[in-house]
Amino acid sequence: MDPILEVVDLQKKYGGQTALAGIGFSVSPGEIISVLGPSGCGKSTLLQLIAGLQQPDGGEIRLRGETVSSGSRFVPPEKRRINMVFQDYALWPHMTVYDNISYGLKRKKNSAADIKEKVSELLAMLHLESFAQRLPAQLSGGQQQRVAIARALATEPDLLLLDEPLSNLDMRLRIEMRTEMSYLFRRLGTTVFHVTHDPEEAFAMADRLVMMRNGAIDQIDRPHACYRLPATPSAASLLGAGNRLEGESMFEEGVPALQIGSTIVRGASPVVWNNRMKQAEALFRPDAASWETAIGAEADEVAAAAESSANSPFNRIAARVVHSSFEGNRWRVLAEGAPGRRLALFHHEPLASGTTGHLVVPVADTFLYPLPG
Ligand SMILES: Nc1ncnc2c1ncn2[C@@H]1O[C@H](COP(=O)(O)OP(=O)(O)OP(=O)(O)O)[C@@H](O)[C@H]1O
Repeated sequence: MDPILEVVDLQKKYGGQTALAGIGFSVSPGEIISVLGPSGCGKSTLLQLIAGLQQPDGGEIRLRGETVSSGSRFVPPEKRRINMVFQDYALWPHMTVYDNISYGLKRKKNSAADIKEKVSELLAMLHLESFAQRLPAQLSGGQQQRVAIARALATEPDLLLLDEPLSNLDMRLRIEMRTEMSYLFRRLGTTVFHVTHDPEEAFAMADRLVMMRNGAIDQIDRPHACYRLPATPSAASLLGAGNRLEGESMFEEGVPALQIGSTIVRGASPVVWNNRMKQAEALFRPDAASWETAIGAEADEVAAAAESSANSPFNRIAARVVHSSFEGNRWRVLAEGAPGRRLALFHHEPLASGTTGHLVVPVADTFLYPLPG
């Protein structure tokens, strides 16, 4: 199927600062793409270039095969058949919900009967029937957000752009809305380009993730694939791998590993491991780690033997508990691996400060990356 959107070597600078450093990808009809990246990585700039709210310094944007932005051509936003839902919804405050949703259809000179049918359908779909005659100020944040989506869908755009659409909602509503949106867009077959800094929102919505950093793309893949093996340390920490250890790069029985003192940490790496690498880092999620308390010298010997076993599917990292804090259904435990090296894990009960033991982390959930130099 021909792509709806093609972005080719797109570049944008603000003064001397690079916001986009030559990025490219394409989006198929009906696909939901979520762009995920830390603040300042260029997400909003990318969205604005696609919408036509800004012009690129280099590269090209094509919609349905037609060039809409390039060095020699620029199609204005209103001619791109794209709609956008902004962070603050940008509803017209003096218009009712009904008028907000029908506005684009009226401008397109649809018949009154067609408009009524279409708006009624959208009101029903987004559970807004009883609010049709209200003004935006008389609605909750979640209701306003649904009106913004209904308005954006009314004119059946080729591409819907969503800029952090849930960031103004409370957590419960965010979880509810991301599931509803994911369902709605798939049911309608809407092609969506969605920007967020919230990994869970991206996971819930996306067919494919675009992981960005410093104006460049680190990884484009299905959410599950990015989660299983993030392509870069930045992608890994963005996807929750907040525990980090540094050591010397090595192989352990042919498996990529790093050595930290007497501890060997094996893992999976998206990079082809080789003997020329010197230093490396290991990242893993707190959720991937479980805890084993050391009980006496005998247990320590067994543990040490297990630790050195190259065939075990687990890494065992000696640590001492620093603090446990309650999180509702579990406890977050802070432990110290080596002096000054804090590691987090979750446990079903609190662990007393000073308890010694091991973090047990599956090798498959330990991500290894070489350090430069
Ligand atoms: N109008 C502007 N003038 C100068 N620099 C800008 C302008 N807009 C963005 N930038 C810079 O370009 C880079 C990318 O900004 P952008 O807003 O695209 O990032 P973002 O990923 O959307 O960030 P956030 O998640 O915080 O919204 C940042 O370093 C930012 O400071």
